[in-house]
Amino acid sequence: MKLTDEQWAVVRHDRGHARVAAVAGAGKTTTLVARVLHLLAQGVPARRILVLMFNRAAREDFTAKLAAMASPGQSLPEVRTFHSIGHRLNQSLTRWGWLSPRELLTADWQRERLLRQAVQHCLGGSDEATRDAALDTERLEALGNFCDLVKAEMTSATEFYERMDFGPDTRHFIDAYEHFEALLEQHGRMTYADLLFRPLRCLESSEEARARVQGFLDHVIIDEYQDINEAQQRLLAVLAGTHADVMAVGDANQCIYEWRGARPDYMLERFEATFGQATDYPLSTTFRHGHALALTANHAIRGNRRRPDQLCVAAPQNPVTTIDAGQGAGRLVEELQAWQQRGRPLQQACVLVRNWTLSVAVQLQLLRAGIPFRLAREERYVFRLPLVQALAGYLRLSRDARLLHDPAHLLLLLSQPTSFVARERLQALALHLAQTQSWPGRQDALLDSLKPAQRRTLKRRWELLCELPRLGRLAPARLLEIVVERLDAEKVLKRAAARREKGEEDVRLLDVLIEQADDLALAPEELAKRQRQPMQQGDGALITTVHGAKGLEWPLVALWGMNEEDFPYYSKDNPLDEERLEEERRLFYVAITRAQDRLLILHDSGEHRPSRFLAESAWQDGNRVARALVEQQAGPVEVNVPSLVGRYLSAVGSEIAVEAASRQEALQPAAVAEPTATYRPGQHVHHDVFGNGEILVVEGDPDNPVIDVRFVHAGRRRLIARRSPIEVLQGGSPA
Ligand SMILES: Nc1ncnc2c1ncn2[C@@H]1O[C@H](COP(=O)(O)OP(=O)(O)OP(=O)(O)O)[C@@H](O)[C@H]1O
Repeated sequence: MKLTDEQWAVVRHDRGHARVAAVAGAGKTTTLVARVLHLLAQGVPARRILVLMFNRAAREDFTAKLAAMASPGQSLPEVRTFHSIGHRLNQSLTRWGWLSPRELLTADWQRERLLRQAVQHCLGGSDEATRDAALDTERLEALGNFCDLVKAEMTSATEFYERMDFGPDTRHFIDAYEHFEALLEQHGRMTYADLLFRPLRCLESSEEARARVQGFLDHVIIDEYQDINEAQQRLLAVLAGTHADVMAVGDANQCIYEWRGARPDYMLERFEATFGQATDYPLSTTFRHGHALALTANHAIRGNRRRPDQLCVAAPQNPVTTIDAGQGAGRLVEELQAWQQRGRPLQQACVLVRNWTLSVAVQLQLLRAGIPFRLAREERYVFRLPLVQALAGYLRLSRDARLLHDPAHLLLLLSQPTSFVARERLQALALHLAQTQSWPGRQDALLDSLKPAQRRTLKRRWELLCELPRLGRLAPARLLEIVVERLDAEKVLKRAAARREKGEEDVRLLDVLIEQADDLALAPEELAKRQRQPMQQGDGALITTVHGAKGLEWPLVALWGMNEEDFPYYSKDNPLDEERLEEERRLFYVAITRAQDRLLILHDSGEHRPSRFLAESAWQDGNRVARALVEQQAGPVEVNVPSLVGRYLSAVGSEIAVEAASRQEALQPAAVAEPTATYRPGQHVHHDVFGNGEILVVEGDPDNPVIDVRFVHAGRRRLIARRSPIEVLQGGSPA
C-alpha cells in the first residue's frame, strides 16, 4: 500500500512533540505501524519506544499489524494500554516501598459489596426507605462510577459532586466516597480506577519515585488522544518526563467521552500546554467512504466552535457512498429488506441509536417483520427489560384475573416500577396477598417495618391490581396509560434514577412502551417465546449505541431516532448548553462516519420534530456534489455552503463550480423562518425533510403559530412554524 504524503509526513516526523489530527478512517494504525518501523530503522532501540492504545482490542490489532509488517525476529516495542501501564507501575512502586500492597478488585460483586458497606455506614442514621433506595443496584453502580470519575479527574469528591448534575437523593455520594476509600485501604484492595490514580499521586508527590520511572523512553506514541482524561494525561507527562518525544494521535471531533472526563481541549489545547510546542500533522484522507459522506460529515461538524480546522476528504478509490433520510421504523425495515434483496448479508448492517431506549421501537419493528438482529448488549433486549416485563405483566393481569393468586406475578408488579421497598419484604407481602386476596390488617407484622409512605404506595398498587381485570376490555395503550398514571410512574422512575439523564431516559422508555403497547399485550405463550428469543443471531443486523460503535465501520449504517430531544439529547428540565450541543454534534459525527457504502438517517413521527442535525448535515448536497464528481459535471452545482464545498472540491482537485442554493437557510433550522414571515392557509411551503406541502390551518400565538400542513409525500403534520426548517414558496404549486 502506498502511503499518502500526509501519512509519510507523520512517519518521518523528526524531533520534538507531534500532534496528529486524523479524521475517521484515516488509516491511523497503518501510519503508526510505519512510524514505529521507521524509528526502529533509524536505530532507536525498541525498548525506548512506548505505544499506548485506548483499549485491549486496539492494542491487539496494533500488535498484530506491527508483527506482520516487521522483519522476522525483529525486536519490537511494547504496545500497552493505560491499564496495563498502571498495573505495572503499581507493582513496581509497591516493590520499591512507595505504595502499600493492594489487590485489584476484579469482580463486580466484590466492589459492589464494599460500596454497599460504605453506603450503609454513611446512611446508618437515615430512615430505612432512604437506605433501601441508596442500596438499589443501579444507585450503587452510579456511586461506583462517581468514585471512578473523581479519580479520573484527579479532584475531590466534593468538588466533583458540585460540578456534575447528580440526581436527587445522591448527596451521600461524597461521604460514601471517603468511606469507600477507607474500606479499600482497610481490606488492602483497589479498583481499576486506582490503577492509575495511586501511582500517579505517588509519582507526582515524590521526586525520588519519579526519578525511578523517568528517562527510559525516547518516544511515546499515543492513539485516540481525544478520549484521554486528566489522570491519563498527567501520567503520560510523568512517564515522558523532559526527555521523550510524545506523538499524540486522535480526532477532537470524535471526543465523545466527556462524561468519563475526556474533553476536546485535551487534543486542541492542553497537549501543548502540558508538553510544550508540538508539530501539527493532519491526516485528512479517509479510506472508509465516498465523497457524499465526507461532505456530509464536514457539514455536520461545521457548527462546532471547538474543533480542528480540518476537512475530511475521501480517497478516490473509496466506495461510492449514498445517503438517504426517511421516517419511521417501516422505512428501516424496507431498507434492510432491500439490502438483502441486493444479495448483501444483514451482518453488514448496523442500526445505531443515541441511547438504548431508542432501540426499543426498532427491536419491536424488526421482530414484527421477522428480520434477525443482534444487540451489542444482550440485556437491552426489549423483552428482558424489567420495566417491559412489568408492563406486560400489568396487561396480562387485566386479561387474566387468576394472576392475582400468583405470588411471583404479584412480586413482579409490586417491585416494578420500584416501590423503594426491600425485595424480601415485598416477597412476603406478595405471598400474603396471593393467598388471602386482602390487604393485611394495620397491626400485621408484614407492615411493621414499612414507613407510612411505603404502606400507602403498596396499598394503592394492590388496589390497582385488583381493579385491572375489570379494565381488560380497554385497548392496551389506554390501559397502560392508566397504569402509568395511577402508579405515578414518571415520578417514581425519575426518583429512582441516580442521574437525571437516566431518569429521563426511563420516562421516555415509558412513552415508547405505551406507543408500542400492542406488542406487549401478546398472548402469554408468544410473550414467553419472545422473552426466550436467542439474541445472538449471528446473521442478523447489529443494533448498538453510537458510543458502542466507536472505531467500528459497517457497509450499511442506519441511524435511528434523529429527532430533537432524542438526538441532540435534551429536555425541558435538562436544556442544552453550548458545550453539550457540541458534544452531541460530535456524537452525530461519529455516528455517520461509521458507514462505508450506505447511510440512512431516520427520524420518527412522534411529537418531536426532526433533529436539527439532519438539516445541518446538508446530506442532499453531499449526494449531489458526489454525483457531479462521478459524472464530471461541468455546470455549477447548487449547494447550501459554497465555501465549504468549494474547499472540498479544490482539495480533491476538481474544478466543478458551486453556487449558493436559493434556500440557504436550510442549514440554520432554528432561524429558518423569517421572524417577520406570516403564514396563511393555502400558502405553499417547502420543508427540509418533508418536502413540499400546503398550509391548511394556522393557529395559536400569531407570533409563534402552529401550522397544519399537508405534505405531498409525508402526509399531514402539525408544526411549530418558527422552529421548523420551512420556507414559504413564492407562488407555484406544491407538486
Ligand atoms: N495510504 C493508504 N492507501 C490505501 N488504503 C489505506 C491507506 N492507509 C490506510 N488504508 C486503509 O484504510 C483502512 C483503515 O486503515 P487502518 O486499519 O490503518 O486504520 P484504523 O486505525 O483501523 O482506522 P482509523 O483511521 O479509522 O482509526 C484499511 O483498510 C487500510 O488498508
